[in-house]
Amino acid sequence: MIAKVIVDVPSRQTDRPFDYEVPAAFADWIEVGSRVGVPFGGRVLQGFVTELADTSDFDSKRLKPIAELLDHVPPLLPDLIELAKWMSEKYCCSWTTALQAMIPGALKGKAERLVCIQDAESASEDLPLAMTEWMGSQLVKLDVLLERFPEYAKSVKSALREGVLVEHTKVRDRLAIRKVLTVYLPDDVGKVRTQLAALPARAGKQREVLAFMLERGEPMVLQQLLAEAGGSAASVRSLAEKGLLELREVEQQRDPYAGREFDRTMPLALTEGQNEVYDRIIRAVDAGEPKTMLLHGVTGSGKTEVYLQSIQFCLEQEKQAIVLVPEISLTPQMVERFKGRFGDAVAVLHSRLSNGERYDEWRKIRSRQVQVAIGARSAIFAPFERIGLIIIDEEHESSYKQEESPKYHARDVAVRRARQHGAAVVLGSATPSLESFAAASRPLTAKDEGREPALLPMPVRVGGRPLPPVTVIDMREELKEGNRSMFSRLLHSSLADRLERGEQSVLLLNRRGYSTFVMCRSCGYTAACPHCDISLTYHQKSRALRCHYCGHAEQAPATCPSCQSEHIRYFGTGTQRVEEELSKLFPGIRVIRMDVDTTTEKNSHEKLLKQFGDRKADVLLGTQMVAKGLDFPYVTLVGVIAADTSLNLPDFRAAERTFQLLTQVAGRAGRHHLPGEVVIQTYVPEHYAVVTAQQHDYAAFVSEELRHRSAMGYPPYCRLILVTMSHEQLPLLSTVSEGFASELREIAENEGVLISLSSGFGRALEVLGPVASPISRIKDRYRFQCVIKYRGSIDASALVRKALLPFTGGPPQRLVQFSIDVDPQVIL
Ligand SMILES: Nc1ncnc2c1ncn2[C@@H]1O[C@H](COP(=O)(O)OP(=O)(O)OP(=O)(O)O)[C@@H](O)[C@H]1O
Ligand SMILES: [Zn+2]
Repeated sequence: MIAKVIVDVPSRQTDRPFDYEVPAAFADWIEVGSRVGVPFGGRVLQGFVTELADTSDFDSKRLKPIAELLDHVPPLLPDLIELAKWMSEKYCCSWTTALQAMIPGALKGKAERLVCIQDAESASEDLPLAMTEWMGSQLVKLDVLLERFPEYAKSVKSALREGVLVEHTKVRDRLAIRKVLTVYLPDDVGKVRTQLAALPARAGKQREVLAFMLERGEPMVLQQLLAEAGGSAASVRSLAEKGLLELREVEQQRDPYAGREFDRTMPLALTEGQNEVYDRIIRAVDAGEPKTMLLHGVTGSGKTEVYLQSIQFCLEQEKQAIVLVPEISLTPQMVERFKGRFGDAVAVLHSRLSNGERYDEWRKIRSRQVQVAIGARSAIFAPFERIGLIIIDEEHESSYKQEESPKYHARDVAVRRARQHGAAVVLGSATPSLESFAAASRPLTAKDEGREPALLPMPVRVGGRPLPPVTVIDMREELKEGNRSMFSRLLHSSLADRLERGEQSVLLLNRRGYSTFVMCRSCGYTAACPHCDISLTYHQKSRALRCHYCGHAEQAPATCPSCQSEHIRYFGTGTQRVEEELSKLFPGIRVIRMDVDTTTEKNSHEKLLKQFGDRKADVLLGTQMVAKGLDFPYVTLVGVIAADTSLNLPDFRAAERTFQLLTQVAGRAGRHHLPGEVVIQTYVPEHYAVVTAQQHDYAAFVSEELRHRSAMGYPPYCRLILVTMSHEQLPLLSTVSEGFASELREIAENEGVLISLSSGFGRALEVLGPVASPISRIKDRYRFQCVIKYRGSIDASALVRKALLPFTGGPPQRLVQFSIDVDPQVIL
């Protein structure tokens, strides 16, 4: 039997399956999706089996055999192997890069170099005694050896060359399954009881332990037994020797939510609006045909309850469900709602889990212990075999797009995966992305049926509660009337009101675009990175200046390096300043600050929200983190300190992001019995993103925004691919990027699609550039970019891949690096 294997070498030349012989010993175990170690270029590397075949196109006598089988249950399934192939084509990455994105970190095997002493006699001459004694006849990791004897690195190298030391390569398997010794009672408990009485008096400890176990009546982890019953490991061992207890190694799953009680909840009686939407979702799940729906429900309309009951239906059909939420929403509130309804049937995947915890949650999915997976972006790859429903909450969030390769968008991957499984996809949001909304509102033609998402509106809040009234304050007017504070008079008095009434407030500082840089007031000097074309960011905690692109760090200067003036100012994160100001204005006010500085520790985010939920604070002050998904009954005031900091960014989605943020944060107020109120401070009160957010008018925002997008030729009127090229030498970069652009134009021309987008309708593709990237240098490499705009049924990724061919290969030191971003979120 022949296995086709994708080897973990992410280069374009090796991006195809290689044939290997399947040794008889593995024949019964190897499947499509198996992880194997295979010899490749003199080493053993990790790979995934993509296909099994009887014959090879190559000389089968010369095929090498698979060296190792790394797991007995294949970590990937055939549908995921195929999905990865699709991703590699769509996002122009290698197949293995896409596969690696699908498995938990614990399974990412790196080839490991092991050495052992081959020739003891020469070893004693060439290598220090301490080293040969330490190694003995063992296989030792090369890097461990070098770490221990760094001063002998040279001798080790020559010993390797001379065959005194020999090298073995093995795929490192970090399979971190945790096993613990567990104490069991034997089957015949009656016998144990009689023997307990017969134990001699001096075996007092053993008696206590045994009595404890009998009373408890169920297995216990040894450590825990010793802690609770007293006694020593020795006493347990001798009981085990007498056959009165049994000791076994048992796998212990690391459950990040262990010991936490989740109150079970019952389905709520759905409102009429919820019911209509629910009906349409379950009909799609029932039909088992792929269908995408856009659930456009205002804040507080009860989308989560619709998700929960739809999943319930899905589980009753013996199918599984995936729920994607933005990383930041994986707060206890969301997890509680799902664990509360489905208990142990839920696995939770997010980036704050340790590698081991995440691996165990993932295996619960793979081993069919759970039927629901809730997680951030990468949970879309949950290895379920029969998916009935995929939900993407807050579908407009940019965090669904991965910024590193593979640069996939979880929404598009979800739609593709649903097609493989015949599953329904529900995109939920109070502020849908323009792409999804435009697609869902297009009039359907027969051809589109089942392809375009259907629109499911929920325009009212649960219980008919009103959306909170929003007041927009023009901060220019405040200044004119002599108010220099960062709080308008209205926000100030509203905060005072809440304090008096014991209600809570949420304050948002829109940090996107909020400067955290250093500037000299005398000469205008700003601190810039010496390797990148970007200003350095000031970090208050370490008083250091850092570059976010290359990591360069330097001490913050006390005087201006350019003019020696002392009027140098640091503009910090802002939230700290707001907090100080609050304490000044309202002595004794209890503020919880939530920003990057206060949420670095594990679970800190949760803890802060719990404190706030328990009403141990008056104000929750924070960045974007406070805007999403929170549902606290005593929040009756939401204040936005500065609405427009994100409006001026050079990003065609700036208005959309601002509208979404304002609408989402406004939606935190008055969600329960107490009515809410929102105050937005801004310098551009007339901007349509602010005006329409004030009126809770999504439709008005969309129609205005669509006019701009249409005029400027941006999505959803076209799609984009951003190609960034970089090299240390400017002339070479310039030549190569020109070459690439004309190659691509020629290919498009031959396909008959090189047509200006402004010319009417139908298929069209334009190649803009190359031009210098907005950040024109990173890590001493110059950067140029091309933007490809296209519309209609064009496989633009395929054209880009084709145009890249002449530019891959060749001497590596001359290579211009290409980075392809399909459907980019930002064009930087
Ligand atoms: N049918 C129902 N009957 C009574 N209460 C409900 C019902 N459905 C939802 N709720 C409650 O209404 C509140 C708002 O619901 P939920 O948090 O799901 O809103 P949402 O649509 O997700 O809003 P957002 O987009 O702001 O997160 C919750 O406290 C929820 O428990
Ligand atoms: Zn830098």
